[in-house]
Amino acid sequence: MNISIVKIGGNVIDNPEKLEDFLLLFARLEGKKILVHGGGVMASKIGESMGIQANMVDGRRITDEPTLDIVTMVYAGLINKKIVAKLQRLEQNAMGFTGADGNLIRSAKRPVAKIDYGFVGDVKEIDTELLEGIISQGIIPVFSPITHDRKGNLLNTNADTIASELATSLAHKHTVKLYFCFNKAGVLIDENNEDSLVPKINEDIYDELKRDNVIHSGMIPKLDNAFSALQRGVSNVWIGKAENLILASKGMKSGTNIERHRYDLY
Ligand SMILES: Nc1ncnc2c1ncn2[C@@H]1O[C@H](COP(=O)(O)OP(=O)(O)O)[C@@H](O)[C@H]1O
Ligand SMILES: CC(=O)N[C@@H](CCC(=O)OP(=O)(O)O)C(=O)O
Repeated sequence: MNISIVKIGGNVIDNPEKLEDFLLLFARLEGKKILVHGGGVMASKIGESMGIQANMVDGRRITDEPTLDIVTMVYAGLINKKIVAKLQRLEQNAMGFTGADGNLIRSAKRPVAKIDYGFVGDVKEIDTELLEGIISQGIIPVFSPITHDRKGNLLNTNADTIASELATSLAHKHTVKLYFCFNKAGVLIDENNEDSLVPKINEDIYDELKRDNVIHSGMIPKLDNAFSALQRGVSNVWIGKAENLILASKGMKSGTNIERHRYDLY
């Protein structure tokens, strides 16, 4: 099968009009597809309204127990079900999942090294067969960034990581393309200037831009996951503006394309 995995970020989800526009494009995407959504902006806002401050380190949320409850409610409940309902209206037979549903994504609590992230999960195992079965039936899985450890605990897992891990697990048998959609044109040299797009990036350029702090916060897990997916068999990885999803799927120029080899750009 040819499978597209599309990740949509929290800034788009937080804007009702942009979300509607994006879902229209996602509905137009041909072939088998999976949607993975974030929602970090909304979780931070709702948390703050309840007196719980967000605490992010390198684009990942430190998740204590009250924060885990909030992100579960916001990601697996509110956002996931709203997206599924909107896709159903577009005649897309979507079905919402956390990693606990059908034991689709098992994770393990991230070990404490320099930082204790709390209830944050690193993906350990994906039930690829079940996922293939769901997709083969014409259903569009919609994943929220909540996984479980099979010991009864839910864990918060970065949505970019979920997209990359799902893509990698399916890439053993299928041709998989991975699209990270967010609210900017792609990787930028100046994040406030949409004209400063980096059209192609390899790991050498990434290391350099990260060292110079041109790439920081949420762009770090996005790129780490992008390179990891390419190295593990995913055929194409793209980072760009949600509204350019169809252009990107047709191979037309837009956004940032991730290059497999360090020497690809030389
Ligand atoms: N070089 C860069 N180019 C574009 N965005 C960057 C860059 N470095 C850091 N960022 C930040 O990364 C953010 C994207 O990460 P994140 O907030 O996790 O995205 P998402 O919308 O997918 O959740 C951007 O909104 C921007 O603030
Ligand atoms: C562990 C961790 O960081 N989880 C993320 C999951 C949501 C997410 O990834 O949302 P965006 O795609 O909108 O950033 C978080 O709680 O922010």
